[in-house]
Amino acid sequence: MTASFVPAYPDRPAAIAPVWRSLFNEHSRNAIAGWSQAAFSEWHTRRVVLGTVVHIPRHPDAVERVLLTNAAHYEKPRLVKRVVAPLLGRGLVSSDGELWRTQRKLVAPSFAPGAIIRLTGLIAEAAERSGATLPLAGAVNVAALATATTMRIIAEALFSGDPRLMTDEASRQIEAALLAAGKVRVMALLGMPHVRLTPSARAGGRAQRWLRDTLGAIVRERGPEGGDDFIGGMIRALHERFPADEAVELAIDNAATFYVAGHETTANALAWSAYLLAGDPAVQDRARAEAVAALDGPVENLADRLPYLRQVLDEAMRLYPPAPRFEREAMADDALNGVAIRRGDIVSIWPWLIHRHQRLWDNADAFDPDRFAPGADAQRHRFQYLPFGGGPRVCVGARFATVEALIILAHWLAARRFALVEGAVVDPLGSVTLRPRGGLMLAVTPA
Ligand code: HEM
Repeated sequence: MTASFVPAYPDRPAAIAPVWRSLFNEHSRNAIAGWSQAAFSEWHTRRVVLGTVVHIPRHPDAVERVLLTNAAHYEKPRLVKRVVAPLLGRGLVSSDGELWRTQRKLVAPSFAPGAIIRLTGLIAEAAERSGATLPLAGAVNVAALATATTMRIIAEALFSGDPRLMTDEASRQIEAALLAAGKVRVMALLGMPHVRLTPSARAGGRAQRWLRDTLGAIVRERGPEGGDDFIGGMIRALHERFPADEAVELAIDNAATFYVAGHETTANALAWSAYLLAGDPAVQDRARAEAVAALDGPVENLADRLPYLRQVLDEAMRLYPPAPRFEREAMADDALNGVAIRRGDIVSIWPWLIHRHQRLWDNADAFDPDRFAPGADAQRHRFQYLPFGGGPRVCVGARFATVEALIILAHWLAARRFALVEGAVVDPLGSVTLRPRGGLMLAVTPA
């Protein structure tokens, strides 16, 4: 198939702005804005930002070295940990060393293939309800619908459907907390003090406290026995390994980690997938035919019967990686593709740049699910496509997210036809996650 749909992306100026200017221009509000075309064809950028050296490697060999072969020498940056601490504490995303290993081992069984199969019924029910809420005709904000759906699923799958975690209020607080965290992280990486100067930063601080308090109440109400679900198992296991106060803190840290990381990213993957399907009716028709046939069978392996839709999802996460960048700090001197890395340097991995790199992908900005056709991965470096990261810190929820996104998309496609809304602006906004600014309106009609 020849790819014809080139979906929205920010303008690319002739050159990247000097560091001082990028503190105040559109790049400071939108992490994926302001990159020049050259950033998508060069292999390495080294910038000195107020005394901190920041490397942005794009060569997959360099990425593989940071995330896998020399992963022991790269940790989550201390600055980033400080920034996320008010919300995520020392939970799985923001810990290193022995504490990280203990927590990873503790949660891994809950995300193993067998455990995900047991969740498919619950996911399918929520997906069907979500498809049924789509209007028969008219415009719909698929980003908002995606968030409501994945929020319900994470609350049901991990927290026994605690109603406090399924409200519009919770959704608004998460959006505010993530936007602010994205900005504060940039400031912190640039050596700026951790003060909340702007109204959005102050709203972010309030949102973090709201989320922490809500999850804190849930964890404390349950007591050391925890209860019979994911978060209950986590509480019990932490009490077996840590003193009571620390166990409670770590339980809240992980409740926040899994609540936020467990649905916001998947919601973005869904919204971008729907947008791309709307932009390419032929791909959409093929995916719908597959979905309708697949829905007529057992739910346990429904996702396995959606190989073409999986190609669409993979391509959506290439063009719009829900986590557009993530960082490491070098714990020892190293070299990446011939560039010297000093202890203390920040290495910033950017799926946003790598997934659209001109030397890694043909027609890189165009939507083409055939890139992920069976066998095509043999042509790729395994570290040139990393929506879920890679190496030992690879996303623990990758399978959960993939199965969930496929089931929801199948239900949406079976329920409605999606089209672009003429004149509607689609504006990708990069912060901690990559979301459509102001939502994503699509036109729907009966399937
Ligand atoms: C499409 C959806 C998702 C995307 C694109 C995504 C992306 C990522 C990425 C890139 C990382 C690695 C970050 C790094 O190396 O610094 C990560 C880690 C993580 N993700 Fe996801 N994620 C998704 C869904 C989920 C879900 C559904 C959950 C849980 C239910 C989850 C929980 C986590 C956790 C706990 C980590 C930290 C793992 C560790 O450090 O050991 N994610 N995710």
